Amino acid sequence: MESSYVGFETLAVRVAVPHVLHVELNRPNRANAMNAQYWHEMRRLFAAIAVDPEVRAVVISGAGKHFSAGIDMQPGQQPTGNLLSGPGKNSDVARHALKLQQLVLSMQESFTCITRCPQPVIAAIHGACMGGAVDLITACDMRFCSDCALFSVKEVAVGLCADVGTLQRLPRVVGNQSWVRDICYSARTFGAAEAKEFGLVSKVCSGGREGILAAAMEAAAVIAAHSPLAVTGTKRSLEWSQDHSVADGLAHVALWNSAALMTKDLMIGARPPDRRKGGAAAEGTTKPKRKLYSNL
Ligand SMILES: CC/C=C\C=C\CC(=O)SCCNC(=O)CCNC(=O)[C@H](O)C(C)(C)COP(=O)(O)OP(=O)(O)OC[C@H]1O[C@@H](n2cnc3c(N)ncnc32)[C@H](O)[C@@H]1OP(=O)(O)O
Repeated sequence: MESSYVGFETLAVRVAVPHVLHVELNRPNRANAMNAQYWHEMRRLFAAIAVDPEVRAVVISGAGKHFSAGIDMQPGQQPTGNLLSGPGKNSDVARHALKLQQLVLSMQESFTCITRCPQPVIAAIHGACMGGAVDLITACDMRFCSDCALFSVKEVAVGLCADVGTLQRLPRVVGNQSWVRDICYSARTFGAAEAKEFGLVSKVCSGGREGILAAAMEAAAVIAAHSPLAVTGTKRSLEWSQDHSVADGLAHVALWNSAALMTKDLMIGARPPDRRKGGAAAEGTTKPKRKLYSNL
């Protein structure tokens, strides 16, 4: 295990199956609410993941009863400090607003680092997933939830306009402005069935926390068995194409593949497993060995 993955207080990080990193939101006594330390640790963790060639997929889940209750609402738990009380006598509105803007931008980065990291990230959601937790999952590549999951874009109910990703990413994820506006303006709580119906999650599983984690790990292991170069190229192309025209997206992927088509990953991918050197099924078994791609 990389030394970059130790020393976190709000996150537990472990290698779950080969090449799959399990990131657990780890404040179960506070329903995994996001405190000042959390925002900082997410950025630090994903900076390390982004440059770790061993990691090919990431699963994010919550310890304990809930995925996450969103922002920590207890006094003194946010990086805002006393900024919310406005400029004191030694500052002015513009300078003070600039500090707050910089702070919000840095908190946004704590989720944008997920969309930017080269490896796919799967959210495995059980129990409550509220406010900031919805910002988090909409930054992930895939979302699976347990049939006991409860969601709420809760910000307006606590006097806030959501500002760390939900309003920008959720409409793209689900492609239904009417439903997005319904859940964002009302802040109502909805369950797994509705989340699946509108495309917020792509899979609903029984079995609570363990059930959803197993499903996410299985999906992550499938991803990790593929060429990491092909997978990261696919993520890049999907991300780029979201913000650009079809023509720009096609030009972008043509440029990517002008290099990527020359890798030996294509040869490995095209060969049936049992005809590859070292790829035959072990004696007495029928299961072929995994195709062995180099790390990034
Ligand atoms: C720049 C701004 C960036 C981001 C902004 C994001 C905005 C938001 O995130 S808005 C959403 C805020 N969250 C909430 O309103 C959720 C509040 N919590 C609940 O509704 C419930 O606690 C629950 C999540 C549904 C769980 O209910 P239950 O299973 O009954 O457990 P509890 O006993 O209520 O909670 C256990 C324990 O956790 C504490 N806790 C829960 N949520 C938070 C929270 N958001 N912040 C801090 N602490 C929280 C709760 O107080 C309990 O603690 P005890 O010490 O055991 O009382």
